[in-house]
Amino acid sequence: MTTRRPMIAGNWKMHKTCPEAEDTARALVGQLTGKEEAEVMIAPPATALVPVSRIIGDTPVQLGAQNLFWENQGAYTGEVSAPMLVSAGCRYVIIGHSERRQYFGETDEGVNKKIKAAVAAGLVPVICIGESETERDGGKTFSVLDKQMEKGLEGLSEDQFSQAVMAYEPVWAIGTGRSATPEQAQEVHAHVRQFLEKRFGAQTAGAARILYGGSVKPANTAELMALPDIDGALVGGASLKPDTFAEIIHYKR
Ligand SMILES: O=C(CO)COP(=O)(O)O
Repeated sequence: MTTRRPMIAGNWKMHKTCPEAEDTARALVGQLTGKEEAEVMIAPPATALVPVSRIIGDTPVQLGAQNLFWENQGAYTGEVSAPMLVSAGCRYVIIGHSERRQYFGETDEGVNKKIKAAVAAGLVPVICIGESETERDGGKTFSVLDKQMEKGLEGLSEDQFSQAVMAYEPVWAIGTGRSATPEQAQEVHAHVRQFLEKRFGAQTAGAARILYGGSVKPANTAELMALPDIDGALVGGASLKPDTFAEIIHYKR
């Protein structure tokens, strides 16, 4: 049986100026012992990546970006490429977040190109999938997720996928205070892992980390993390305060 190191990731979304981000990162580092069971990642806004990377330097906190564009360089005003993120100190990049799909027209095809660009540059993609409330109510959860995975992961070899992290974020649970129940989350995570097994084989699927995201807070982390196919959390609102995020990281205490 594969052991998967849990991961607790903070998606700061469009929050924090550079000084605020530096203060938050410094305070978070101050709360960690270095012996955390979970790998810790924070994804500040693009402007704060470099200053935050200087603060988290050799600490156990890893740096992630919230998006990228799939070309390495060129006339793409406003965009940031995978090699640029690497040069800013990133190891991870969140791809296909539902807010990007909803507000910025991100498609499964774009997600696919972004994943390939991330992997080619040596970044680890955190690939987000999730159904809306209407889709869940209509009994379409699995078909929606399957389509997002089929198109998003199209053409990726087992080797290319091997480091990737999946994140299941039901849209109806994001920022609503209404997290998925442990049963709902486990059911979907097991389904995602089965999909990965069919696509990439048992070993890769067994090693893949699948994070849950959507109203994760200190009070519900332990019960979610106890489930067999939940390997971590992608935390939005509750990652903005270092004390609260540290409580989530230390969910076992
Ligand atoms: O979208 C999320 C993380 O990427 C979840 O956000 P909340 O934790 O604020 O619900």
